[in-house]
Amino acid sequence: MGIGSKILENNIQKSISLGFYHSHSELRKSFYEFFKSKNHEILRSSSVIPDENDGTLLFTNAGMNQFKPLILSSTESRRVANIQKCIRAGGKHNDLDDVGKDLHHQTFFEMMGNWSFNDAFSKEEACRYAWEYLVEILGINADRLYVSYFGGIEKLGLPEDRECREIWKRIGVSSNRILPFVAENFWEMGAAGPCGPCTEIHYDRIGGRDASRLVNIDDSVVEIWNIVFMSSVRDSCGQIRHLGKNHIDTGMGFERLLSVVQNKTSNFDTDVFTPILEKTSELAKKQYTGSLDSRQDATFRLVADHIRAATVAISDGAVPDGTGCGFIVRKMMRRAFLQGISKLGIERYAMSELVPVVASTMKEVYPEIHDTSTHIRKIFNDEEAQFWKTVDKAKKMFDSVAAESKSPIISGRKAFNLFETHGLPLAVTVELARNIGREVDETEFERCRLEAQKVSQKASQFKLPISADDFPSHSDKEKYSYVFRNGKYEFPQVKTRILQVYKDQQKAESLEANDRGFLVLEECQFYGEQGGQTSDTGHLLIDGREVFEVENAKKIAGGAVTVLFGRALLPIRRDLRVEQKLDETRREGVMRAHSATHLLNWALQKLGVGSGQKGSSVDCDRFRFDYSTGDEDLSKEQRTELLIKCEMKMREFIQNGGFTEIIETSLEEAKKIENLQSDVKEDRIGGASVRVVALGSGADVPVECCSGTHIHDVRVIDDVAIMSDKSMGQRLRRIIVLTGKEAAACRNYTKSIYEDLRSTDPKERSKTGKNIDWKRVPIADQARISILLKQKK
Ligand SMILES: Nc1ncnc2c1ncn2[C@@H]1O[C@H](COP(=O)(O)OP(=O)(O)OP(=O)(O)O)[C@@H](O)[C@H]1O
Ligand SMILES: [Zn+2]
Repeated sequence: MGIGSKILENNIQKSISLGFYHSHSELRKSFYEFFKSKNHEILRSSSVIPDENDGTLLFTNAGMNQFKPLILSSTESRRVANIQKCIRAGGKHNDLDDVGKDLHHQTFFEMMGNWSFNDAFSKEEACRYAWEYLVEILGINADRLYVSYFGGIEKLGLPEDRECREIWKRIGVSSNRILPFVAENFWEMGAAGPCGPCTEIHYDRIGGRDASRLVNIDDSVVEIWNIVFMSSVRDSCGQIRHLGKNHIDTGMGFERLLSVVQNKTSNFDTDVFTPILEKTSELAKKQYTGSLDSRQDATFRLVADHIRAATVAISDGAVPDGTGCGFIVRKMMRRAFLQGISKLGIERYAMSELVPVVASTMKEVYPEIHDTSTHIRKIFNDEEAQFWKTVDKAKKMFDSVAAESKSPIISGRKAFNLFETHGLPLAVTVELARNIGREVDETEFERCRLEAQKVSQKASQFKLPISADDFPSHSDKEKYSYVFRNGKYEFPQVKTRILQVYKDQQKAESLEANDRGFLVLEECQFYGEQGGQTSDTGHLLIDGREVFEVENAKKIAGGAVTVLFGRALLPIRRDLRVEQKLDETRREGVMRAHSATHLLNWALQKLGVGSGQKGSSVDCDRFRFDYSTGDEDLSKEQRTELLIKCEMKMREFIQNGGFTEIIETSLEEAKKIENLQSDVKEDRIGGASVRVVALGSGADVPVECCSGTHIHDVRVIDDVAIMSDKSMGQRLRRIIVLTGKEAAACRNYTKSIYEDLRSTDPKERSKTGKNIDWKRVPIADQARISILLKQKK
């Protein structure tokens, strides 16, 4: 043990007996002293804004970032330690949305780390240092610590890290606290690049129990230190091979460790946060109570975190604006302004008072924040002024919209218009509405947003010079890979390669963050618009981080190639390996609606309505069905009667349940299927083969050729509601149907109308009638409610 740590040890022995309290600056010091005593060079934190030439990151997000060149090119053996400022809010990084909700994630945090470059120390030494620092130097109770190690992935030829397990045993950790994990314990810098197994140290915040089953599961056991053994590299084809040298990269959350040594159960209860939260409480004239369950406390945490992160980012040179990291800084600031005012009652322009408080909590380590805090406050006030200017201008528009109708619900379309034409965020509209005792139809808002998105996509036409021969290895078969397990659908996040990138309708090597463009993947999991079914949306991920937002998927080159259209969130390029994450809620809603479309087609035929399907458009839990009326000449009442019967028939079919069967067969065989309803030609899946989909149980069921994605059991559709049936001219009619959640929502709305009517004097009913939003009432109920409204007694 070196001299530094000896001194510290003595101090700590003394301090423990004196009930000593480790302030954040003492903790920093102890870390540096300890690693100095282990012959590490101590380096300063680099900026949270990465070098301009590192186009892969919006913010520094790990201690490792500044050492990338050392790993990739240097052969010099070095031991290094530092405490690095990190922000994990880049692109659409998950931590931005976690903040506030739990007690151990921030957007800005500091990462304590030490490194071995080119075999400067061994795996065993790395583990021993970590253990010694936590247990011997800081005096953390070893009975509260658990370690995890890499359990191996046979399929990829990656063996279990037994060496690591044995090291922990030799250190004295008992076997039942050394736990194997797979996904959590294999670290990769990116889709390609250095990688390797890791070992993590977890701390049980409660203690006095066996918490081994809670590791990586329950938030009461937090990961504090991650030690990565970087000895391999993954190439762009996904192959893993040995680097030829060993590096070790370790990272520990400073605020998490601080909460442990200060014996707090939350990062937000440590002395880097309490002054900020106290000041926020003062501004809000409300108390922060540190509770995990209180929404108000979650808002307190969010505000404190976002103001702190924005302050640090601005001091490192970020400017709130419309692109890159400036966009994220603006987003964090505006979110804090809005939530601070609407949920905590903080006054306008008071928020910048938090800046000097944040600066004071970091004055010793980052004096530059303190020195520039006046300038940072000014940026805060300017940004806030600009924000309220937009909001206030839009508020006038809101007032006139609100005056147009007396309905307690403000239409989502109107709210969307306010957003689109006046930049009024939905959250503000909701807040303004609440102030006058009204609500906003947020579901409709979302629908309008998606519609608008589609229109803008249409404008950017798919005119790509692509032929099927360009991509012999491309396939979209993965769109069918999903299973129903434990009561829900699971979509594997299929890993694949980017075959080609297009920008401005032309081949390109890469996309920068915020660029719009097209991609072709090797094994595409996204459903490209086909057979009336809308396309999937979602994200592409690298290393768990969202790098590309898929707004639309389209089949081109005669259906042979699926292209993804969207926006890069982080820089991406050809040949990278990405994981695919569908918007699963949307996909499930589309699957329910698609299966229900087949069901409607079948039911109409059974009841003799119309003479066949003419087209359909299937969306999330809603679809449009066009059919030809032939020569029939039904009265409105007769038609309504039939449609009510049709809905009943569908609902009964759904309640009976039954598994979906799908076969792929030849065109010739498919033509022989007797009760086939659709035109065989329509939904070919390449070559001569077709997909035949049969729903439900029994002999009399819907059978169609279809390349769409379907639910595994009709019961999952849950409910269907026929909303309208209109003439489209030229012997064509259009039916709109809702399924699943959308159907449930309109049933609830309808129920409330019945309740209203029942409790209203018949003479007064016409008033209620005026407020009914008929578009949200199913056809069957429209008829009944009209009768109720006409009743005089
Ligand atoms: N958002 C965050 N806020 C505070 N500390 C963090 C955050 N993200 C990571 N850390 C800390 O940094 C350490 C190393 O980072 P690493 O990338 O291994 O974390 P992680 O696996 O993303 O953590 P978690 O799964 O808890 O989000 C973690 O062990 C943790 O102590
Ligand atoms: Zn179909």
